[in-house]
Amino acid sequence: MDIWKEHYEQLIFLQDRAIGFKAVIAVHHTKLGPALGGCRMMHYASEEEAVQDALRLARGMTYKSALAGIPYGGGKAVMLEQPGAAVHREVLFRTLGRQLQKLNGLYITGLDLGSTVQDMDFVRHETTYVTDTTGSLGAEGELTATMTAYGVFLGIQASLKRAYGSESPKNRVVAVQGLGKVGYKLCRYLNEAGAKLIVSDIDADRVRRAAAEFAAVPCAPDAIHSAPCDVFAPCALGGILNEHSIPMLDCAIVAGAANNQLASPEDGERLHRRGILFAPDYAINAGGIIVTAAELEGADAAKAKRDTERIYGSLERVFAEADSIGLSTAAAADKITEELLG
Ligand SMILES: NC(=O)c1ccc[n+]([C@@H]2O[C@H](COP(=O)([O-])OP(=O)(O)OC[C@H]3O[C@@H](n4cnc5c(N)ncnc54)[C@H](O)[C@@H]3O)[C@@H](O)[C@H]2O)c1
Repeated sequence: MDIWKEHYEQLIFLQDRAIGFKAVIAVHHTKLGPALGGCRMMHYASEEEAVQDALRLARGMTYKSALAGIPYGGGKAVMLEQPGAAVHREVLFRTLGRQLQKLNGLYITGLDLGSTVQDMDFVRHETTYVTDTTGSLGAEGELTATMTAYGVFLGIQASLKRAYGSESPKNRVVAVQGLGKVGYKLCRYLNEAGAKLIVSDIDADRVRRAAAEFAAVPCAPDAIHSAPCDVFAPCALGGILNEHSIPMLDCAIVAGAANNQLASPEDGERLHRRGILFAPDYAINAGGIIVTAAELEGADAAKAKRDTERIYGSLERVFAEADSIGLSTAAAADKITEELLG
């Protein structure tokens, strides 16, 4: 990714050798508000890979917040796990917190892959520029994941309306890839609405549970993307839509929670050429960031739910734009968002 071409505002390298702390903060855009995005902690094969991850994720956050209509920009922190290092997480996350305090609100962190509510509590000892701490709106009762699933459910309804003329999931076949925090809750919404489910996860227990609870049909992880269905809902990995998987899809719609579903921008066009309706990931999975925004403004769960309901209209707008410009829905979402960003 070319940081100059993409107009990133800041790329910040943080290091404290004495304690084995190494992190990167990418601030993509703050014209609409402070940069919002969680802190990912994982092992990276190289520092370059960590930087690229932070850059890509920060940009994604800008687009997600802008299209969702919340007054925040995009940023992301990435903490590099040091294999074998015996550093206490409190030391690392409090160090991050002190750095965030110095940024004075330019970037607000929260949960992401590999970080926990307890880690955010450590950050909170040093700064207020953090969400998802114990007792916060997003952390209580998994509201973030619940609203993400609810938004995806509404987005599936908007997609069904567009593809079939009726938004009802009743008797529609939905293939859900990934039964984690979001995917499992999505199954629950779909099951209650009368959809027929095909489910897959690399965790066999989760598949067994979903099969029992929702009368879902289990599917092998390497076959879920080619299962015959109305809707394929990726709720596990990024990059699932690519030059190899797209020719194998046997669905009318792709609509799911996973971030960065398209392996490359060309894959949006590939789906379009195949006549498959794609609900762009950052439009449909914005429920979580909407909860974070509600938390920051001191609003409650009811407000977060009402705001999440805007996802339906957001997708209708993307589909209408795609029609009017004759491009893919992925390109249409980018066009709308870039206009909002100015
Ligand atoms: N949690 C949120 O609020 C949120 C918000 C926006 C986007 N997302 C995105 O949605 C996706 C799911 O998030 P989550 O919070 O449910 O994560 P999670 O880690 O709770 O669940 C992911 C699930 O996918 C399964 N999985 C991994 N590889 C798989 C494979 N090859 N085939 C089938 N299943 C596989 C895992 O076993 C796990 O059950 C991620 O891409 C995440 O970035 C999550």
